[in-house]
Amino acid sequence: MISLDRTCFLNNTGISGSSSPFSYKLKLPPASVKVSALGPNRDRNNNVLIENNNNALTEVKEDDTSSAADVVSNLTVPDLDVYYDGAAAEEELVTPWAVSVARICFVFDVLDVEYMFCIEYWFMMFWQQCGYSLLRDPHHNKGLAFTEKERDAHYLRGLLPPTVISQDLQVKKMMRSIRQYQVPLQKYMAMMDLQETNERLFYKLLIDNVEELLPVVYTPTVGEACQKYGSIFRRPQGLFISLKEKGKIHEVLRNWPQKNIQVIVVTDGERILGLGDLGCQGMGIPIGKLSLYTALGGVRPSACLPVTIDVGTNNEQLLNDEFYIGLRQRRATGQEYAELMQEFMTAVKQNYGEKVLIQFEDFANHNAFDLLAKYGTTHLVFNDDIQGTASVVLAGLVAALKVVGGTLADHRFLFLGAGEAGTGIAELIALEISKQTNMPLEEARKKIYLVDSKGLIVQSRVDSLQHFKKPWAHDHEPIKNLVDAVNAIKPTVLIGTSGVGRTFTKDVVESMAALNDKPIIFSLSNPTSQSECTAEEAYTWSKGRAIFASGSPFDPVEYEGKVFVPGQANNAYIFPGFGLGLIMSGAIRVHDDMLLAASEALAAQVIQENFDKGLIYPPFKNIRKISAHIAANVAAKAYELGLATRQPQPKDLVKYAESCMYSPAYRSYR
Ligand SMILES: O=C([O-])CC(=O)C(=O)O
Ligand SMILES: [Mg+2]
Repeated sequence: MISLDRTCFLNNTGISGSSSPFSYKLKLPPASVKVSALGPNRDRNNNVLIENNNNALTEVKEDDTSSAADVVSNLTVPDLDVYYDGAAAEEELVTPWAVSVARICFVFDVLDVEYMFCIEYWFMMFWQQCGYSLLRDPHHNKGLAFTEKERDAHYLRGLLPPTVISQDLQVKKMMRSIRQYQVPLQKYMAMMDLQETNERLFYKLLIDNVEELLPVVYTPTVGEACQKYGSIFRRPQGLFISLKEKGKIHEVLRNWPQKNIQVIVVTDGERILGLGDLGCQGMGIPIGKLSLYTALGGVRPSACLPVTIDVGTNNEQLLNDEFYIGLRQRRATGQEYAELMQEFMTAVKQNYGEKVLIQFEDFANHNAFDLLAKYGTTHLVFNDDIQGTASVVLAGLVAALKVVGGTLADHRFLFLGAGEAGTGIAELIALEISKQTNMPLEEARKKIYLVDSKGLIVQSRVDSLQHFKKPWAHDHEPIKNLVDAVNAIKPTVLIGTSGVGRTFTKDVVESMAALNDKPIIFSLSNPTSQSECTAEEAYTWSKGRAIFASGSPFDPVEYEGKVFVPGQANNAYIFPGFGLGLIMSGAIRVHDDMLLAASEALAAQVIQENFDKGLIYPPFKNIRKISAHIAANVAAKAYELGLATRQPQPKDLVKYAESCMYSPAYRSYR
């Protein structure tokens, strides 16, 4: 008899257990055989490039049959990008081909005797893109930068005009064309078109001009893009998972062309920046965040997956908009919502293994905290709005202490806004104070007050408070408005995370300035329209004394002959390096101490020259170096906590982080 205990695997490589007439048991290939790329994994000097790859080849032990899903990801035909994105990789790209080996053992039961034989499969994958389709493949297209030799070898003759130009000249030309657009949304659309036609040029542009283009592909313009997504929609980007896909999410993930995913940014669109419920049109956010993962953190684009979960929207305007791209129904909640999320989280782990990072982005408060708590113990999850924002703000405060003096414990903090960002930041500050002083966490929390839409959060309100606000209900008389709270609490630091613009009024800023020689004021809500005050207001109303930072960028301000450069306290400083640190160490869980490690690394990058300009963050133009330091600190913490699986630990983690980073330079094709 042929036994039928089939373990279906190798789907990713094109061999499917279900189509085989035989059943087979999976026996893993010995470590020495593993799946290995025989051709492209060496550079010109015959150095093995696999060393630069952090995740693709996971050691598998012989006879380890524990997880079919892990096995599948281990046996995936290696993605060539993996080998060539490391800094050590030579420009020369061999023709895209790879050979993989796997061993499959067939088991037969014949008259109760079990026979087993093994076959070593060698698969050869040829996917030579050529001619017209090569020009239309954004991952390989180089436009006019294809060389004469490449035009001959890849059937491009006649499909391009005769001139051959360098990537640098392409960058110059694209920048000139983008600068000609007056309307930010047009710049955004031009950048998205570029991403969809020539990915490497897109990233080269973004990396080389990060300070100019960040406000285009990210806040504030991405906010407007999400609001108008239906009207500007040209080509789908990212993966849309709606209630219609319930029960099929596993297959939907398989429709995505890339198999070797390392980071997913997922939103359900309910709280897009400070703009509220934008439903399915929130897709702009995961796309923007993942562009930054690549440009700022060096995670290769093919390892990034943007996802929007569409359970409907409560935004009437969108529901009545004929161009709306999402499900035309009110939001599913409760069990229906939880089941879809559960199916998604399970399918992600099945498809991509234990080490895929899932970043929750712009979920509404009522889901964000619960999802983080629920999946924090089973998945590698990170909530950017709670944890990323907390880490970047703590870094800014630590740096600001060098200007204002004292320790964190010497300061008093007042927040306007008690949602994800507000309570997330407050908790991380309290944790750091408690670590620095050995003070119990509850004591440390008493230095921090929060105001929400109903006024100061105090003990008398505790029964009616949402669970994430309860730790902040201190003994204090109720206070209704912010300016009275400032005068009663006398904070040294005022932080806005309310999502409501212009709430730091002249009275509020003047009160902060009357109480403090150097008031620290952060207006964190995004995009610019929702910022609690502008940079100009903060500097003018405080008579040039405020130490100011904002979530969305503001231009430098001149006040009484002095130029002040406002810092951008945006989680974009943190998540790309943080994610890289998790990936390169093979971390399996996120721990709060890693957030502190990221803050510490970021604060250490602020130098005197920055302080002299009023900055408490380093400029974004050095972001890749900054991300490498953050990644190294996070990875070191992962090793220290025993949460890292990539062994042995690299000796120099900063160098290792740099060597892992994607380079947007073109490769040459043979
Ligand atoms: O996206 C940004 O600019 C920062 C952020 O996470 C938010 O405001 O939700
Ligand atoms: Mg966000």
